[in-house]
Amino acid sequence: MGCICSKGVRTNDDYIETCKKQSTNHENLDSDKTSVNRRNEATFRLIPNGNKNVLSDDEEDKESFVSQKEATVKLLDNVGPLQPRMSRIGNGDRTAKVVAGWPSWLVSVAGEALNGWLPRSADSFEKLEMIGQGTYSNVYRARDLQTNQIVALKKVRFANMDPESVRFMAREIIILRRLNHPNVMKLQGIIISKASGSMYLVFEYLYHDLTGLASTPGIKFSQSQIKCYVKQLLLGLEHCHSCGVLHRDIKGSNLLLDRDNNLKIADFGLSTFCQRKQPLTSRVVTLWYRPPELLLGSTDYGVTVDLWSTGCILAELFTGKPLLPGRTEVEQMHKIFKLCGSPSEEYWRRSRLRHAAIFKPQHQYKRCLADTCKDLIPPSALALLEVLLAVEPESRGTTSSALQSEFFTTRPFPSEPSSLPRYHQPRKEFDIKLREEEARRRRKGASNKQNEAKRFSRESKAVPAPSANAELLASIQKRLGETNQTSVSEKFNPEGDSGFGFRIEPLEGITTAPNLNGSSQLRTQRSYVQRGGAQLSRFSNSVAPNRDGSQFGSVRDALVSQRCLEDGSGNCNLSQRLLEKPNGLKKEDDSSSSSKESILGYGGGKRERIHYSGPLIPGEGNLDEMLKEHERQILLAVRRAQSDKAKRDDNIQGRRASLMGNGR
Ligand SMILES: Nc1ncnc2c1ncn2[C@@H]1O[C@H](COP(=O)(O)OP(=O)(O)OP(=O)(O)O)[C@@H](O)[C@H]1O
Repeated sequence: MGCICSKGVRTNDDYIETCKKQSTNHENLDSDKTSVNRRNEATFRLIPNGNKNVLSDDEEDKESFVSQKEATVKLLDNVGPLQPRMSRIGNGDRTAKVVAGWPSWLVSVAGEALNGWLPRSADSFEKLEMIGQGTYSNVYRARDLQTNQIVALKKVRFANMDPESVRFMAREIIILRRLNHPNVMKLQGIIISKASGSMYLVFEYLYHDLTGLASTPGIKFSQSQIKCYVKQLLLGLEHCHSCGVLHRDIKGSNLLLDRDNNLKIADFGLSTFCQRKQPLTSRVVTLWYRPPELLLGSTDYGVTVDLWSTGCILAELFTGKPLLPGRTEVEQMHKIFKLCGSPSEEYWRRSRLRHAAIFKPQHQYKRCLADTCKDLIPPSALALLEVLLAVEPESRGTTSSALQSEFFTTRPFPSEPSSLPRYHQPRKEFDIKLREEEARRRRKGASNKQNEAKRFSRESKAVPAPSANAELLASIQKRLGETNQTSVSEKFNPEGDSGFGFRIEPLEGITTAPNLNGSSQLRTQRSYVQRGGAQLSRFSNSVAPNRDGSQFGSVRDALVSQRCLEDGSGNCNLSQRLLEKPNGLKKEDDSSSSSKESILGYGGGKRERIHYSGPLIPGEGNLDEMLKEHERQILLAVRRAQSDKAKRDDNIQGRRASLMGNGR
């Protein structure tokens, strides 16, 4: 939900400067939320309180947060609210809120969202377990000790009081409080942990998400059931749009279901108000569900972006697999054109989109959606799909017109949610990821044991006693880590985002040989590994790219997918693991992982990166060739990465063996 600067605490001057800039910056509410690093999340642990386990956070987190908070409150008081538009509350109001227990920084940025509420205290909840993890939050199942109700607590990450993080968090809260509809997740309250300063959003607890249900073997949706889910999605969106809110991240894992099959739109972390004069960022919506105008760089789009995503979901529910699973933005655009046709000349002319010069094809692509889907999707659904997936946004209609379409008014009618089968086990994308991760760990554990047994059969007999062994291992890790000091993002990222150029981003477990001056450029990825999540469907176990739209993420995903394709397994556990730590958070300072990543080499002796400087075929607009080249480069990179990894593994094993020899 927010962005965290991983490079430590800013100075006060920096902070004031940033705040001042932001209060005048036109894009300030909508700047690219994914562009900022995030820091390690404090671990959640239990502390006893009588017989109950109540919420608590890590001590370290507490300290840093409290000092940051104090600093920020002062600064906010100096420079005024970050979002004056959002915090038009009188001083009396403000004081009353602070007296009521709300932190003054929160009153400053999200005053209106607190109206009529008192902060809940952390010790009135019993934490049960973690049920979800997003880029900006950890989500826990918990019991409200006052009502005995089971709730979901979303612990918001906005560490270091980074102003961007605070603004995004504020925006999500403000939007959530403005919305009130049975098909929109309701914010029930906010917990402020006095001890740690942490903040939790309280929601009703929901059992399933659409991706989780759809990818459960044995669950097959009937047509009435699909109608029921899509209708609820459209009703929820209709409400959002009527309140001037764009969701901007509609996808299966953000559509939660209660046990009675009531669907609720969740995760408003990327949502925004649509009637703004300021330009909006185009780097939103998870790639597979992202409409063409955003890929083309539009900054004045509207509610129709959510309708495109809805179309993708509608098709996915019928076919059982993602409709447009592009691995990169280029590929995504191409998939869209091939299926939905390319826009008219008139559209290109009038829309004047930023990336039109790169993506405008030389010839018009003909639309073949109906032909492609006619055997999988019934006619009335296809008619609605044709509208929702119109390549020109003006032709997508509205949520209300979609709700009046034949799809909902003809037999079989949408089921009543409560008449649908009840699914007992919670089924979420997160649960699937956990299961897959567990299976992967088991497989990896088994193969590691075999390898270790082979390689260290002699050494293992002579290992020291446990404590000494631990020291030895730490020292090995430290010594291995000493060569891994340079952050690739700092060292090789001087030119920033250059149009459609992209670099292959470091992959965990894939590294390069040392660079020309002999030092390894190995470092845990962090700043540019951002948001992502595995998208699972019944037939496809593939990977969804980051929704931040960064080329880094996209290409990383491409590589990962490619690896899955190459090993012929179609199994993307590695990729899911990569995407599970998309924040680069958890292992940021883990020296054992720090040697895992680097930037891949590309020709010319500079082995540290592949720089697909772009556009790949600039100006010519030959998308086919661009894609071919693009595909070739991805394959090359994957092969090189694999061979580099093999070399490096051998190297490390050799070094470890010699260090263990020395340690004895
Ligand atoms: N009310 C809820 N009940 C049950 N599970 C929930 C609830 N809210 C969120 N979750 C789970 O937690 C996950 C993360 O929540 P959410 O998407 O709101 O956080 P985020 O940090 O914005 O994540 P993302 O990076 O996916 O956008 C969800 O995918 C979902 O599985």
